[in-house]
Amino acid sequence: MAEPILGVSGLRKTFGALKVTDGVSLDLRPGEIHALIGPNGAGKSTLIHQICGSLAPDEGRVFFEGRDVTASTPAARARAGLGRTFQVSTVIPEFTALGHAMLAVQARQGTSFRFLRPVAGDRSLREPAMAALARVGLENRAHVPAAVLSHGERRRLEVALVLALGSKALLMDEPMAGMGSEGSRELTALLSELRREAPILMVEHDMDAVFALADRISVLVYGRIVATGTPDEIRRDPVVRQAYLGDEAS
Ligand SMILES: Nc1ncnc2c1ncn2[C@@H]1O[C@H](COP(=O)(O)OP(=O)(O)OP(=O)(O)O)[C@@H](O)[C@H]1O
Repeated sequence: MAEPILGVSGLRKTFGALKVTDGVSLDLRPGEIHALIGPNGAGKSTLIHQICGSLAPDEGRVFFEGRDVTASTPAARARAGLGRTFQVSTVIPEFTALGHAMLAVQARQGTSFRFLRPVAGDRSLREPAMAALARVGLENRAHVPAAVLSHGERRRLEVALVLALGSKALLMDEPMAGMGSEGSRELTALLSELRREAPILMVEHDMDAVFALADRISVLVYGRIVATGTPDEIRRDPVVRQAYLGDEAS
């Protein structure tokens, strides 16, 4: 079996008396979508924050490409290739899709002095930026400001940005949130293809998307992983059915 690209070992985090992450170990393997599911308040987002580095665990380690990154900043993890999607709508609404993607390429190239000269005509930025937009089907929307893009298009732009940043693995917190059925279908198809380039660890409440997309599912309940397995294994797991899925599993 291929070495995991991302690994979490014995992670613990408490907020006061609350054990939000209670000895979590999991991994992400090349080519897979690993979905993390669980009831509200189970600690899914807190776990993602610890993996991307915005929150320090009390105990445990995070490994990326075999390297211990537990003490690395989120920026250092992103530079190493651990990408996280973020809300484009909170960036620059007037900025075009292409502008966002060019900035991401520039960040990847680490040449901030380029700000001193016009970037718009710079082919070394424009070509990879356009390629990232084409990868998510937004090449025809390159010159549209982010504010004008639909919700689904903004989600796809987020994916283009992590690709333009050179991410080798993606962390996604509820990518399907707020999407209509059409947008969900498009994003499901995109993520399904994307896993070959960059495996995805995804927190998601949309069970249709999870069971359609995931190669493996881990179920988090009260900060502990109670089961990890294929969608079929998780559907049949009596502990999971009792703790979480209920009738949704049938
Ligand atoms: N900074 C914090 N300080 C104190 N408690 C926190 C903090 N962040 C999260 N919590 C608590 O930790 C628990 C887990 O929260 P978290 O957001 O990780 O759960 P979740 O599984 O992502 O939930 P949801 O599915 O509702 O998004 C919750 O009880 C939450 O109130």
